[in-house]
Amino acid sequence: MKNAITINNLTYGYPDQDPLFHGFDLAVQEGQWLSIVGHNGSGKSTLAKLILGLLEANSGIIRVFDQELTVATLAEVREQVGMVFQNPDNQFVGATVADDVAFGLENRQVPSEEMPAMIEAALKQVGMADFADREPHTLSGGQKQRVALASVLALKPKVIILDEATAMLDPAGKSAVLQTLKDLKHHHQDQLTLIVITHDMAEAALADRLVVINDGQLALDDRPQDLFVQGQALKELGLDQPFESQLAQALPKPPNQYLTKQELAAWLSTLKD
Ligand SMILES: Nc1ncnc2c1ncn2[C@@H]1O[C@H](COP(=O)(O)OP(=O)(O)OP(=O)(O)O)[C@@H](O)[C@H]1O
Repeated sequence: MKNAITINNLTYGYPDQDPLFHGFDLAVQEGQWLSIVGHNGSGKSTLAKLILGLLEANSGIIRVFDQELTVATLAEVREQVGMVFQNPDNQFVGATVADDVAFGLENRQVPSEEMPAMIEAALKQVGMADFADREPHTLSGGQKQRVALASVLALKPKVIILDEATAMLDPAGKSAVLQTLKDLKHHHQDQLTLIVITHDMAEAALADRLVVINDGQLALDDRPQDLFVQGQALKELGLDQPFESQLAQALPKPPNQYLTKQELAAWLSTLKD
């Protein structure tokens, strides 16, 4: 399996600040669902901006598939990587949902007769096809983020980065967005690579692989279920262990692996007093 994103020996610091990344390496396989966690200010958003070429590395190499990110390749690389940001209200440019999805297609000079089918297909993928004529301000936060995702999907990226895309949503909005991500991943399988930056461990649990960034390095890199049982290590990195793991470890006979809420409930019901 090839790498969707390869980062080698990356160094980056904001002007007049200590370097955030110094010799940072990360390879994300094509088709992987990777979650990135880390305490506030650990550099997660900065890393996303570096991958998209919104910031320029001081040194090191970033590759998107086989293409090295440089000023000359920036436009091509950006065609392969889409991004959804945190604030649902900052991502709209169109007067209606359909206009909003059309905007990116217009920028790519897609012929106008091809657009309606592409817009409909993108909105369908996020369960928002019935909302095409709605004004964005009439949507809930979760619906807005799903439209933001549709705008990205319409451009057929191979990699989508979500930077705390559910952080401002209520529980219903959050689960609708996460269900959409699961459906997308199921639909596109190995054709779509997801990089999900989050503070929410339940969200991180959905990934195939979870990395923790600390002090400009990958501090931990494992399957979520293997990382979540490392309560002390997570605490030292300023992160919470998921509630299910905390509860499991507080039991007189803790299970020796991470259990989801449903698995934990089933396991508890088997315990005798
Ligand atoms: N435009 C900027 N100019 C200068 N410093 C910045 C800028 N953006 C971020 N920083 C600093 O760089 C560091 C990393 O910020 P970044 O937003 O990448 O972290 P993060 O891990 O995404 O944080 P959070 O979890 O709070 O979103 C922080 O110390 C932040 O204050």
